[in-house]
Amino acid sequence: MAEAPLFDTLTIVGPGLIGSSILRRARQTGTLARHLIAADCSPDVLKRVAELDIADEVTTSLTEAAAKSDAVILCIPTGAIRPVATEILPFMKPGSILSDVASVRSTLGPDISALLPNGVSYVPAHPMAGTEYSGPDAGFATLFEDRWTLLVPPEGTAPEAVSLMEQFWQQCGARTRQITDQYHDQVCAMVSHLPHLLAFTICDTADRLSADLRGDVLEYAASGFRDFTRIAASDPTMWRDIFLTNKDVLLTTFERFEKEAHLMVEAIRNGDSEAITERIQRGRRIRQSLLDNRQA
Ligand SMILES: NC(=O)c1ccc[n+]([C@@H]2O[C@H](COP(=O)([O-])OP(=O)(O)OC[C@H]3O[C@@H](n4cnc5c(N)ncnc54)[C@H](O)[C@@H]3O)[C@@H](O)[C@H]2O)c1
Ligand SMILES: O=C(O)C(=O)C[C@]1(C(=O)O)C=C[C@@H](O)C=C1
Repeated sequence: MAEAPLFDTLTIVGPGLIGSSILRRARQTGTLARHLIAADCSPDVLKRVAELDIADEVTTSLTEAAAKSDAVILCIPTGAIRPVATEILPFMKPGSILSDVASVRSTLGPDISALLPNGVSYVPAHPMAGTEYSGPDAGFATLFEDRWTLLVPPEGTAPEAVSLMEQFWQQCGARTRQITDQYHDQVCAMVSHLPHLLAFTICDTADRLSADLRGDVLEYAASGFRDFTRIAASDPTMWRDIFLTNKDVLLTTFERFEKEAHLMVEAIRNGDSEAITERIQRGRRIRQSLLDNRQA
C-alpha cells in the first residue's frame, strides 16, 4: 500500500518560480500532500496556475487557505514574508507548520517565533536552487534535484516539525542541512548575493558606455559577458529585497571582495605574473570542486 502523503493540505503562497516548482513536484510524486492550494495576491498568477493544473484550488484569500492547511509555505519576496506571516498566523491550525523559502534570514526567525499561536511551528527552509526566470511558467519539478536546501528553524522548534520539513525537501529531491540564521546569511552573501551584485554592476557598466562602444560590446559579447547577463536578468523586486535585508553582511562580504580585487589589480599593474597566475588557479580549483560535488 502506498504511504500517506506528508501533509493532508498544503498551501503555497506565491506560486512563482519556487512555489510552482514545489507544486509540480507535489503533483508528480503524490507524496508531499493530498490537497494542494495555491494562494497569491495576483489573480493573473492564479489564472495561470489553474490553466497549468498544478493545484487543486486557487485563491486570493491567504487567511482562508491558511485556516485549512497543515502546512503553508511562503514563496514570496523576502520583504513580504513578515507582513504575510503576521496576517495569516492567527488563522493557522494547532499542529500546522508555517515555512518560507526566503533567500535571507536576518531576524525572521525570532520575529516570526514571537507571533506563533500555540501549537504552530515555524520551519523555514531555503532551497539553493533557482534560475533567472520568475512566475508560474518558470517552475519545473526537478528544480531542487541534488541541490542543497538549508533548514533554519528557530531555536526550540518542535523536532517533529523540523523532521517533517526535512523529509518534505528530501522528497523534492534536495540534499538537506540545518544551519543557523547568521551563518546562512554569511554563506549566501558570498555564494549568491555578491555574484548577483557583480553581475548587475557589470551589465550596468556596459550599458553606460558610449552608444557605439555599448552597441559593439553587446554585439560581440562572448560567453564570459553572456554568463553574467543570465544572472543579471533576475527579478528586480526579489533582488532589491535580498540586498536590503542582508545589507550588513553583504557590505562586509563586498569589502572583502574589494580588497581581493585590489590585490589582483595591483598584481596586473606591477606585472606580477606569479601573483596573477596564482589567483587564476584558485578560480579553477573552485570550479573543479563544484564539478566534483555535482553542483555545477
Ligand atoms: N528565484 C530564485 O532563484 C530563488 C531561489 C531560492 C529562493 N528564492 C526566494 O523564493 C521567494 C520567491 O522567489 P521566486 O523567484 O519564486 O518569485 P516569483 O516572482 O517567481 O514568485 C513570487 C510570487 O509571489 C507573489 N506575491 C508577491 N507578494 C505577495 C504577497 N504579499 N502576497 C501574496 N503573494 C505575493 C507574486 O504575485 C508571485 O506570484 C523569494 O523570497 C526568493 O528570494 C528564490
Ligand atoms: O541560479 C540562479 O539563477 C540563482 O540565482 C539561484 C540562487 C543563487 O544565487 O544561487 C538565487 C537566489 C537564491 O536564494 C538561491 C539560489
